Amino acid sequence: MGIVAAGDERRQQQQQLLLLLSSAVAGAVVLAWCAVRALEWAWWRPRRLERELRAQGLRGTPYRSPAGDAPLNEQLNSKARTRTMPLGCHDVVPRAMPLFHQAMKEHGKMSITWFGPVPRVTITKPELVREVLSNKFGHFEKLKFGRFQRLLHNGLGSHEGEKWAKHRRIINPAFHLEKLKRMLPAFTACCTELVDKWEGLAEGDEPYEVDVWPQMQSLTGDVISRAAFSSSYLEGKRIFQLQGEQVELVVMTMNKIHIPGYIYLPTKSNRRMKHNAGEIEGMLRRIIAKRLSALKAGEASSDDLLGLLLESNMDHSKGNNSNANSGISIDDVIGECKMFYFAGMETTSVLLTWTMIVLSMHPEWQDRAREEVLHVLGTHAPDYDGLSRLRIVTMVLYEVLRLYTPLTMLQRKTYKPMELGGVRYPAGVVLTLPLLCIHHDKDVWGADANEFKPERFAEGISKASREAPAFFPFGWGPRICIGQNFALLEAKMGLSMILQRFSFHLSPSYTHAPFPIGLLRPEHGAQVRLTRLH
Ligand code: HEM
Repeated sequence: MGIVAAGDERRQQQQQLLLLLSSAVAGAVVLAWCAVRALEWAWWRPRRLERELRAQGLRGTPYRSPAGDAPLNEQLNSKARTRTMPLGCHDVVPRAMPLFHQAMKEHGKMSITWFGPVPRVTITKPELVREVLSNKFGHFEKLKFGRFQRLLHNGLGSHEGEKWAKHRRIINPAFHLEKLKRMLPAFTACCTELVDKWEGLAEGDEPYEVDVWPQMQSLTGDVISRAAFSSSYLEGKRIFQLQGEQVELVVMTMNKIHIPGYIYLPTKSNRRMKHNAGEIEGMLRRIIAKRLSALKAGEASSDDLLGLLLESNMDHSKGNNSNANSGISIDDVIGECKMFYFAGMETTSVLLTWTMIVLSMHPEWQDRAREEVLHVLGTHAPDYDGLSRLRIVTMVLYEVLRLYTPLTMLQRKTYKPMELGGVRYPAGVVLTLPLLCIHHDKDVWGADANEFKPERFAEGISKASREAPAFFPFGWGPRICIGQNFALLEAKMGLSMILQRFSFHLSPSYTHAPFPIGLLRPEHGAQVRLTRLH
């Protein structure tokens, strides 16, 4: 008995040892696999891609670490930010995009920098930019920012392929000029509120100071709230406030994006973003449900973006369209509403803010624009026909979009191997299109590229540059900004009403410091002195 029991015990011990050994071996294999994958991601793959690109004549910063050029970028940015620009100087690139400026100076018009362990090739030749953005053969896709993107929006701008095409088809009708005309009263109401408020701040005819940057943010937030949700405008305003906060939080967190998993850590800002996203979604769900039931009962007017989107979606789902049952879900509609805020608010406020700054620096153009406004519109609230006859104002807005391009760069990633401009790119390379650099390129715009000369647009966009077309503030190709007419109409309306009632010049407290915090912003505000006109 004793011998049998001892044998069992030994067998048991052997089994346990075997189990332990096999777990240790399995653990070691998993660890080795993870280590190999990590090395592949952080070392071999970037090195291989770098060799491949350099072999074809591309030059640039060498690959250093999985953080890519983020530390170098931070270092150059902080140095650039201590530099202020003289008033009237529009040579924005060295301050706003120092990494790209340096790379182009040292390595030419196509150069490599590093986006984490992914090579990022900068492309500044307009014909190649057009080719990338046209994406005729489907080789390029937009960069994904995962959780960030979902928190800010989950709409048109982040979809690809069939899903993108379907969404674009459904949303397009909401931005037709005929529909935008119907939203004009919303634009007028918000702009009137702003200029009335400014008049209320004045004491007599003395100039008084306003930081126009937050004012313009509030204006464009109001416009999008009214234009998107006319009857639920006040809830829309709350959404706009929260979305604004989300953008600020994301911009803050973006600096840490190269730290793997950072956005999932329960930091204070990450928790706040999650909370805001929940509140925004809840409000949008309620607005949409209310509107849908009203629409089904035949009550709601469809003169706002949400109504037009739901109407177009119903058409598609019912099969009024050739493609039956091709509508989008309520979650998709929520994503698109968030997208309207995200894409449409800051961009237009930046445009209006820079326009006021630049016109303060160039009073002769301010006078010319005002003369035109008073000649075409008188002192009445602008209507659509009047706005479309404003030539000088349009030229001024284009020139501001060129010199102070709100979205300073676009990015695409190669999705399959492909050739562009004589270089063969493997899959997985980021192509950076620094719109701001292209808009300041002397080879493209002439020796006066850094000067404010709206007259270059006198014969339209295509004749403005030596190499046409090279004007990309709204992107290019199938993914060109769906809201560009909306934005230009809003900017023309806002600027005309300001010019009708005020003259303005820069305050002595203004510092000229354009810097891309998300979009190209006046880093220290836009302090302007307004004088009421009689
Ligand atoms: C001055 C104002 C604006 C500027 C400079 C601007 C700029 C741009 C640019 C450059 C793109 C292309 C992005 C890319 O290709 O990766 C874009 C796309 C987009 N914009 Fe705008 N935008 C402005 C105003 C607006 C407004 C007012 C709205 C809506 C209310 C809007 C909605 C969109 C949407 C939905 C997309 C994505 C289009 C797609 O992917 O098919 N934008 N915008």
